[in-house]
Amino acid sequence: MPDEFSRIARYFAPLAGEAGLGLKDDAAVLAPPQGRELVLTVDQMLEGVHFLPGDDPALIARKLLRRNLSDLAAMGAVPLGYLLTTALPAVLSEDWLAGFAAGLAQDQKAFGLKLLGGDSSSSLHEISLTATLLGTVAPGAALRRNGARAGDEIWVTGTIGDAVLGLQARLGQREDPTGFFIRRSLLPEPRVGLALAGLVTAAIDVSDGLVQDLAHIAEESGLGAVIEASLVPVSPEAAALGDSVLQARLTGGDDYELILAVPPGKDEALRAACGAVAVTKIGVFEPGAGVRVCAVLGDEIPLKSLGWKHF
Ligand SMILES: Nc1ncnc2c1ncn2[C@@H]1O[C@H](COP(=O)(O)OP(=O)(O)O)[C@@H](O)[C@H]1O
Ligand SMILES: Cc1ncc(C[n+]2csc(CCOP(=O)(O)OP(=O)(O)O)c2C)c(N)n1
Ligand SMILES: [Mg+2]
Ligand SMILES: [Mg+2]
Ligand SMILES: [Mg+2]
Repeated sequence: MPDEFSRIARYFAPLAGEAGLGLKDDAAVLAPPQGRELVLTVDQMLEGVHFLPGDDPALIARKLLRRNLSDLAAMGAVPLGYLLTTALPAVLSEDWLAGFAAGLAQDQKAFGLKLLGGDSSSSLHEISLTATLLGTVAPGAALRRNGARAGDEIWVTGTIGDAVLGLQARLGQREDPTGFFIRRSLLPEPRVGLALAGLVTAAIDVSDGLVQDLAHIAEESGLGAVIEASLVPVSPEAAALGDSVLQARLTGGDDYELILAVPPGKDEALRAACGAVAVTKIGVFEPGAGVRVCAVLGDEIPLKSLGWKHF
């Protein structure tokens, strides 16, 4: 593994935008786009916690950016740039670093981001990676968790629960003959670029699990929420596994889909705003507190957990 300064010069400087000053100065200098508000978010990826030892470094890099892009999407923000922090064990090969940088290059191009700077240090054991993303929104247009109103409908993008099944497959706990679940677990699709401002009253992305993340909107909005389990969008691959995986799908997390609160009667406008991204109505916000998950006949389904929580 090349030393700190060689790593920066060889692998990270080529990823930097103008504001990164070639990664040769003490900090980046960025002129925010005129008349826009900045949106800032940071998420970590730790070996053993967010990915497995030996995972493809390009996919780790892309998921690192995508998990953060998903938070920008949840705020309705457009990506601008990012800072990168790495703590790498000395035993890691230069090939690992080359793969990691290639993954960053691929997705920063795909999502319109440039590297602004970061920090490099060594780690005694596990790999630790952190990306801080900057994005922008029109003033006052950020989508918040606290704007839902009683009667607003609960919508979600894409399908829910594939990634947790992929993690189970990677841990040898289930079959994944086509590799679909594993792909969904390693490479989420952040829902950036949807024209949601003025249409949705609250939003969050699903990192910890559908139920737990929905509970954050409910709590911040001072409401309860009820969803119908059978309406939660399911991929054909997960549907084939039936109800035995329902709880895992609703609480497993790593989906990086959006939960949206939408006033009733906006179905057409919402579908138009989401274009090629599928959106599905799964429930409604109601006066009260907490999230209820109901089966077809209206009986409440007790859940063993609501979602992922770090200790
Ligand atoms: N260590 C921390 N210091 C300051 N703020 C934090 C810390 N950890 C989380 N937060 C903030 O708490 C809120 C919830 O964090 P988190 O659950 O990680 O959100 P998300 O799932 O969207 O990444 C966010 O606003 C985040 O910025
Ligand atoms: C090796 C491995 N074990 C477990 C998981 C599942 N997992 C780890 S953290 C997490 C929740 C999301 O991560 P977190 O750090 O809470 O991100 P945030 O909620 O801040 O976006 C999930 C579902 C995983 N992706 N990889
Ligand atoms: Mg976070
Ligand atoms: Mg989030
Ligand atoms: Mg979390």
